[in-house]
Amino acid sequence: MHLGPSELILNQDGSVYHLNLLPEDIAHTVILVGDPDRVERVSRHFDQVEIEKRKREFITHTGRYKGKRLSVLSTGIGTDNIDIVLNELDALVNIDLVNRKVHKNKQVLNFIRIGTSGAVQAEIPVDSFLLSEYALGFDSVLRYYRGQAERLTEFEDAFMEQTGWDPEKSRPYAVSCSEFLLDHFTEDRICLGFTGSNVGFYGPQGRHLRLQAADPKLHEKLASFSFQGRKLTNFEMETSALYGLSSLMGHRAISMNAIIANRATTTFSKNPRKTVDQLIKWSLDKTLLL
Ligand SMILES: O=P(O)(O)O[C@H]1O[C@H](CO)[C@@H](O)[C@H]1O
Ligand SMILES: O=c1cc[nH]c(=O)[nH]1
Repeated sequence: MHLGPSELILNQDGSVYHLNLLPEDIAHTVILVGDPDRVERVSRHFDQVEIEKRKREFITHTGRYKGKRLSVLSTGIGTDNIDIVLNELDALVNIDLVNRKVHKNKQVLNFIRIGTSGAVQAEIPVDSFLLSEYALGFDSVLRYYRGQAERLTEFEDAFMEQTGWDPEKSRPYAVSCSEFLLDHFTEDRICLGFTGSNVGFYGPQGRHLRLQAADPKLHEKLASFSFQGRKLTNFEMETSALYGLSSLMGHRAISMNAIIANRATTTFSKNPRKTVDQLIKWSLDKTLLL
């Protein structure tokens, strides 16, 4: 199938529309960070940076870390941005951008999210590292695609029932990380979690400054929900779409969270920057053996 100019949108130099990248600009292991300023905090560890490109909030640095070629790219905040980033990164490796045709043989990318997150269970301390084994997406990005993303539908059904979830909000979907990356990244110091990917930082995570909550029990419902011994452990805003779309496209994804807040104990890290930097260094060393 030929992809027309309004579907596969390219810039004048042939790069993909939002990311401003050409196929040769990215490595097969891509570190995804939310904050554009975090890109340099990752790439400062590289032996050298060979590519630096940007457009809007999407900054990419590609280089070598202890000899291994890596890219680091900022997604900005939210699952809607993940839709853009994953489609365009996938296009770079799986679509012939000149002939506008999908390649027969598909390439597999490794995506490693390094982000911040708030824990919702008291036993997960601030400054710890949490690997999202699963994610519950409150966004609806995945629902716009047909396909076989592995879903934990029993968990979804139990969530709807136990919380009495308002059907006017989207129906949450439960997805999992790449098993291959899970094996590779699991270590004693890493807490495994079921991450809630929310559609906002305030109301959707049960935070309220001046506006009142539509459901004053939302946070309590999310934190106390339990199914077959599994509870939601932490909140952030990208992992569900990252896992769902990676699964549909045949890529591998894992989300590593620096826990900077604990909502149950109402604590916040005294030095979130240090915790994120430690997670960056730990994750970079882990990618070496991929
Ligand atoms: O630190 P990052 O990677 O941006 O991740 C978390 O922080 C942002 C909210 O402050 C959201 O993007 C959330 O997912
Ligand atoms: O509480 C938090 C902290 C970081 N990111 C979030 O989305 N929520």
